Amino acid sequence: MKAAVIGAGAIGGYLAAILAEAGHEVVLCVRTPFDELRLEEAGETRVVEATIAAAPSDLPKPHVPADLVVVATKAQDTESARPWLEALVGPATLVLIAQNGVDHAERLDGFGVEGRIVPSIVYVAAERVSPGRIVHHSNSRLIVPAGDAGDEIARFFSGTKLNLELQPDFLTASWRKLLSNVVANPVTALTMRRMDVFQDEAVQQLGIGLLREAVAAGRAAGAKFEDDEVEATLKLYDRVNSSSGSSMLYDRLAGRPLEHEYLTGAVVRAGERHGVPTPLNRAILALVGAIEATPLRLV
Ligand SMILES: NC(=O)C1=CN([C@@H]2O[C@H](COP(=O)(O)OP(=O)(O)OC[C@H]3O[C@@H](n4cnc5c(N)ncnc54)[C@H](OP(=O)(O)O)[C@@H]3O)[C@@H](O)[C@H]2O)C=CC1
Ligand SMILES: CC(C)(CO)C(=O)C(=O)O
Repeated sequence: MKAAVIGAGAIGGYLAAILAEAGHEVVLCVRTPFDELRLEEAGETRVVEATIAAAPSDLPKPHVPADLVVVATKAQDTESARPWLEALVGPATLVLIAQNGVDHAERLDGFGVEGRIVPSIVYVAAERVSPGRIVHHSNSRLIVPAGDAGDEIARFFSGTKLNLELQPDFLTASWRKLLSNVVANPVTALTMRRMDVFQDEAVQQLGIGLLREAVAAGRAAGAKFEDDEVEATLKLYDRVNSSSGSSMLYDRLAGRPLEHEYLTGAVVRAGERHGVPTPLNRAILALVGAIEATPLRLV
């Protein structure tokens, strides 16, 4: 099948490698061109078999339209992916959004995309160390809504090491993933520490406060959370390889714009809509928002 990945960064690069290994013809739609995609995993590096396109006019003819299009840019870059989507998507195309946050499909509102849009929750820890060079740290799990489109996505990845889960309650699952991001991402980006920062007791306490607010906002937005959701999220951090960071930390270190409005911002906005106070998340949103998108240096 013909697959296209828009945004060949950490997650796009990792999913592209899996799709290529499953035998699909993969085209990488890139913003910053590179010669080849290299994936490092468990200490070994391999080159991913894929064609690279730097503009929609470079797309190979058989990919227009594609069978599967994966949108793996940061959420704030989704609008800039529109020309790729216009070129790649036909009525039968599946558009898989592999991003964090809770409003995946809405990000394509007004794009006039003809294909079926499938949001996904990504449980993969990966890092783009330079254009075209990805390190996979841990985890290989993707959650999509249960249903016909989800079944089709599962077929694209069948027989691969990606653990593809079909989820009947996607809203709760996406809020659950958001819980992990509203602590790990801003805290690692603000402290410029990897996940080992959560071994610090005071940082854990801050995490608990942020999570309690996010759980209340998520419940008000319809997520059916368990009673131990806060503890379960912190346990997840223990399981993540402490040498990995977060996508927001990598962006801060590289001086790229941050995704906070789609993560912490989603909690604060849900709180506002439902009358749930979120003072700690508001404070974090203000602090992360004040970080300028410039390569790191002390000012
Ligand atoms: N990294 C991780 O471990 C995890 C990330 N996520 C989520 O996955 C999503 C992707 O994150 P991640 O892979 O880390 O991000 P990266 O920054 O590593 O990769 C994003 C890629 O998108 C490219 N891009 C941006 N705009 C365009 C465009 N218009 N056309 C083509 N390419 C474009 C960027 O290009 P350029 O090189 O020019 O910047 C970059 O290569 C985010 O929502 C993130 O929160 C979820 C779970 C874990
Ligand atoms: C931190 C992690 C791996 C999971 O919480 C993530 O989703 C991200 O880096 O954006």
